[in-house]
Amino acid sequence: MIRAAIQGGTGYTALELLRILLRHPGVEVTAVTSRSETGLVSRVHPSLAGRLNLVFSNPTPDELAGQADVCFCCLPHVASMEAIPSLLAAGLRVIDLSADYRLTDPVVYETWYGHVHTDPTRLGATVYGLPEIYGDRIASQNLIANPGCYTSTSILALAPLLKAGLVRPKGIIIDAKSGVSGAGRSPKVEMLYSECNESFSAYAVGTHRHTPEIEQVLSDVCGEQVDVIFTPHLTPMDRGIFATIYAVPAREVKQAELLETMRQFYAGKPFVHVVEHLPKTKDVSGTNFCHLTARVVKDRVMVLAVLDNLIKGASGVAVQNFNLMYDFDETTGLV
Ligand SMILES: NC(=O)C1=CN([C@@H]2O[C@H](COP(=O)(O)OP(=O)(O)OC[C@H]3O[C@@H](n4cnc5c(N)ncnc54)[C@H](OP(=O)(O)O)[C@@H]3O)[C@@H](O)[C@H]2O)C=CC1
Ligand SMILES: CC(=O)N[C@@H](CCC(=O)OP(=O)(O)O)C(=O)O
Repeated sequence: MIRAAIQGGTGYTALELLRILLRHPGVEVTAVTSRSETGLVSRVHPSLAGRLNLVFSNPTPDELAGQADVCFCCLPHVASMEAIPSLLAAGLRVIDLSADYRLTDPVVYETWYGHVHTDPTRLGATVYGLPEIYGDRIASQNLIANPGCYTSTSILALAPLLKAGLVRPKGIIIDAKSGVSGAGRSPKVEMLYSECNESFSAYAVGTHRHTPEIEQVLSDVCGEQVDVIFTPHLTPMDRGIFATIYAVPAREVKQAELLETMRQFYAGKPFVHVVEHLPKTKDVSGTNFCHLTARVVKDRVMVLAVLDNLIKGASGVAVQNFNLMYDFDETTGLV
C-alpha cells in the first residue's frame, strides 16, 4: 500500500481526493493536515462518516515524511510554494494541486500572481501534470504540477486542432464558465449564496492568471506562440466547467475532420471522449471525464468542452498522476 497524506485537508479538493482515495485499492490515507481543525476529518467532511477514522494533524515536514510516501498538496497558491521545498527535502513525493509550479518562467509568475516566486529553480523543471499531453514524463517525477480546472478544459479542447494545424494559434477566444466550488471552500463575500445565486457574471476580464498557463502549454503542444483571450464566468451551480471556444481555421475544414482529428489525438486516453452531441456539465459531473465536441460556424471553428472542476479539473487528475507515478493502471480508483 502507498501511504498518502493530504495537506490543506479542510478544502474542497481535499474532500474529493479523500472520496477517490478511499476506494483506491493501492492507497492508505495516513495523514490529513489542517492549521485550523484538530478533530475527526469526518466532522468537517460529514460525507466521510464511517469511512475514515482519521483526525486532522499539523505535522512538520519530517513528521509527515515518516507517515506517508506521497503528499497531495491542496493549499492555495503561494502557501504551496512555501511548503513544498521542505516536503521534497524530507523525502516525500508531491502532487501540487495549486498553480505554483505550473508556469515555467518566474517573471511570468510574478506578473500574473503578483508574488515573487520563492522556489524559481523548480519552475521549468517541473512536469505539468496533464496526462493526456505529458503522460510519458510523469512516472519518474517527485513533484507534479497538477493543472487547473479552466486550463485543463481549454487545453484539452484546443490541443488536437492546434497540433494538427487546423486552427490558427492567434485570435482564439475562450469563453469559460465555472461552478462556485471552483473558488474553493474558504469564505469569500462574492461566493455567498445571495450574491451569486440566480446571477451570472464575468470576472478578471483580460487579467485572469490562467491565460499564460493555457498559452504556455498550447504553445508547447503546437510549436508556435499561442495567443488567447480567456474570459471566466461564475455560474450559479455547485460544480462544472463549460468552455465555448472560437478559433480561426487555418484552411477550409469540415466538422467531421475536426472530430476525427480530436478522436485520433485522444485514442487510448481513457478520460477524454469526443462526442457528436453538444455536451452538458451534468454529463461529466462527479466523474473524471472530459467531453468535447466541435462545430464549424460561419468562418470560425467552435470547440465546446465540459469537465468537473473538482475531479478532472483537480483531484481526479491528481489521482491519474498518482497512478502513473506508482505504476497503477491510469484509471484505478477513477472509474
Ligand atoms: N476548487 C477547484 O475547483 C480547484 C482548485 N484548484 C487549486 O487547488 C488548491 C486547493 O483548492 P481548494 O480545495 O478548492 O481550496 P480550499 O479553499 O477549499 O481549501 C484550501 C485549504 O488550504 C488551507 N489553507 C488556506 N490558506 C492556507 C495558508 N495560507 N497556508 C496553509 N494552508 C492554508 C485551508 O485549510 P486550513 O485552514 O484548515 O489549514 C483550506 O481549507 C488551490 O491551490 C486551488 O487553486 C485547482 C483546480 C480546481
Ligand atoms: C470560480 C473560481 O473562482 N475559480 C477559480 C479557479 C480555480 C482554479 O482552477 O484554481 P487554480 O488557479 O489552482 O487553477 C478562479 O477563477 O480563481
